[in-house]
Parts: sequence; C-alpha cells; structure tokens
Amino acid sequence: MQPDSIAPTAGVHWIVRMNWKNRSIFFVLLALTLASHMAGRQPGAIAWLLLVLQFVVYPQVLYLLTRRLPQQRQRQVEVRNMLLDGLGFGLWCSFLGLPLWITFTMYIGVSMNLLVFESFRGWVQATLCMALGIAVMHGLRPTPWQADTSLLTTGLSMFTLGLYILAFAYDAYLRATSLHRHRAQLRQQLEANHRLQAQLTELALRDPLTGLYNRRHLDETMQLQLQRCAMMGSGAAVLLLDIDHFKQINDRHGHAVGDQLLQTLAQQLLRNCRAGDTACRYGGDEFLLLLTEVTPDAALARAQQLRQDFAVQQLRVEDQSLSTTLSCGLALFPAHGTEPARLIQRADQALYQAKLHGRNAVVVFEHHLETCTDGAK
Ligand SMILES: Nc1nc2c(ncn2[C@@H]2O[C@H](COP(=O)(O)OP(=O)(O)OP(=O)(O)O)[C@@H](O)[C@H]2O)c(=O)[nH]1
Repeated sequence: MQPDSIAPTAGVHWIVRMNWKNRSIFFVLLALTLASHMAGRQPGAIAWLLLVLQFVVYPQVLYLLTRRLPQQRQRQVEVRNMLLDGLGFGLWCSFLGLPLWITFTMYIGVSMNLLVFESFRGWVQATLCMALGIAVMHGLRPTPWQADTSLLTTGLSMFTLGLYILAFAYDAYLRATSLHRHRAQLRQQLEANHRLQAQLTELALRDPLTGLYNRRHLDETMQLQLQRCAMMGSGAAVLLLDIDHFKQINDRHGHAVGDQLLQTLAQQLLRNCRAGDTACRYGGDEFLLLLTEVTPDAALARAQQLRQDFAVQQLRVEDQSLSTTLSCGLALFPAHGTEPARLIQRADQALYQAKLHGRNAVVVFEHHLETCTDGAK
C-alpha cells in the first residue's frame, strides 16, 4: 500500500503486490474469525487443515504463481484471483452455515476489492462468484443456518472488516496524494516545456547578432500589421536602411568592428521604435523598419532623424572614432502598395536610388514611371 506502487516495478504489477499484502494480513484475521466460529462445533481435522491451507498458504502460493507471469498478464490474472477469493469465501460461508457476520465481512471484502479495480461489473462478478460458492457447497454438503452472533465471532468480524476498510481508505489517501504530486510535477514540466518552446520560437525569429527580429518574423507578421492599419484606416511605412560602404569598414577594420556597427544601428532602431513598429535585420547590412499608424510626413521625418542620428554616431575602434552613414528607401502603405512583398520591393527601389544619388540620403518611392526621386537629403 505505497503510493509509489502506482507504477509497475521490478516485474511485479502493483495490484499483485497490494493484494498479496492484503491477503497476507486479512486472510489470517479471517482465519481467526472463522476459527472462533468453528471452535465449538468440531468440524473435523480436514476442515482445520483446509482453513490453514486456504487462509495462510493459499495467498502465498497465489502470489508466487502470479508474479512469475509477464507483467501485462498479471493484472488480468489478479482479477481472476479476486474472483477465486469470492468463490472460496462462498464455499466457506456455506460450509459454516452462513454465519451472519462472517458472511457479511467476506462479502463486503471481496466486493470492495473487485469494485475498486473493475467497477460495478467487478461487484456483480464478486456477488455471483460468492453466490456460486455458496450454491456449490450447499449442493455438496448442506449445512443448516447458524447465525452465530457470539461476541467473539462478531467482534473479530467487525475488527477484520473495520481494519480492511481503514486500510483501503488509507491506501486511497496515499494514492490520491501521490497522484496529486505527480500531476503537480507534470504541470511544472508542461510549463517548463511551454517556456522552452516560447524561448525557441523567439530565438528562431531573432537575428543572433543584433537581437532584432529576422526576416521570418517579418514574413509572418507584416501582412497582419498592414491589415490592422487598413482596418483602422491609418497609414504605414516601410523603411529599408543600408549602411554605406559597409564592405570597406569590414575590410579596413575587420569583421568584428563591422559587427559592432551593425549592433549600434540595431540599438538605434530599437530606441526609435514605438508600440506597433517592427525593427528587423533584413540581411547583411540591411535593416527594415515597419512603422504603423504613421502619416507620410511623420514617416519621412523619422527616417531623416534616423539617418542623421546614425551619421553623428561615433564608434570607438582602437582609440580612434569611426563614423559612417546610411541610406534609406521609403515606401508608404497604402499609397505604394498594400502587399508586404510589393512594399518592400518599392522601398528597395527607393534605396537603390538613394545609393545612386550619393548615399547618406532618404528617398521616398515615387509612383510615376516606377522611378524614385530623392526625398529630402
Ligand atoms: N561584419 C559583418 N559583415 C557582414 C555581415 N553580413 C554581411 N556582411 C558584409 O556586409 C557587406 C555588404 O556589402 P554591400 O551592402 O554589398 O555593399 P556596401 O559595402 O555596404 O556598399 P553600399 O551598400 O553600396 O553602400 C558585405 O561585405 C558582407 O560580407 C555580418 O553579419 N557582419
């Protein structure tokens, strides 16, 4: 009757072990109860021998036989063993003349055991098995009814049944607390898994160098953000930013310095982000800023501010300060497109124009002839 016995261990099913413990204790108590009834009635040496065999030897033999079976079969066989208990009890009760307390104790005992493991079906089976035992013995050797309400037999019956019920209740308590503990552990594990999953998802959507969102995140969210803007009747803007002559910086100062510069720009973009905006590393030294609920003028002003802030930024490299500029292409929603791919393509065309016009510039995409003009350098 241990909570941990819920899990089958060491080749013996927990039901088999539990019933073995129960039988080892309660069958002996039953034997004493039956002995108190038989004592004054001189049933003969064979009856005494059978009493010992049934209530002392039989539980041990049953356990040794059942534990040898493969675990998958043990539960099934143990249910059959419980039915055999019922049959045996029926035989004994009938043999003794259906003494009230003994019959009651045995019937409740076997019914409870089968009800717990096999539900109402088990209880019906227990009743039928015990009735069968009674009928068979009555057919073989009818005994007149002997109520036996003597103090000793009644007391022993009550004690045995009471103890059995208490043991059952205690076992149920242990099982319930164990189950509760397992459930709590499972819940904790589940929460940890969810947290890990969220972290992994977040990692998969982030650029490891800058910590900004990556292109995959943009692909997954940009459409939704544009739809939200459309529903609210507000505008949005796509800013595509690219560091000017970044390759030269890499070549001159090394990749690590280049990385530092990318991180600096990323931090600047994050500082510039408002609720609803998305900053992402679009690839290499290209960054994309999606501004939502923004007017064209405000978007252009913010792009210009970014460009200026970046230009005055000084990066310390080996006691020297390094500064560079960026170019930016700007496309507006819904004026220049309503689909993410279209908007990005147009922002890219504008960026190309900014590079073409000497860099360190913001260019807004222009509709006519699909060409771009310099916005406001
Ligand atoms: N340090 C560093 N460099 C990178 C990384 N990813 C891409 N690059 C480099 O970024 C450079 C991108 O250069 P380009 O955008 O083609 O050209 P550019 O030198 O910036 O010139 P313009 O864009 O025309 O002004 C390449 O040399 C890449 O090797 C990175 O994660 N870290």
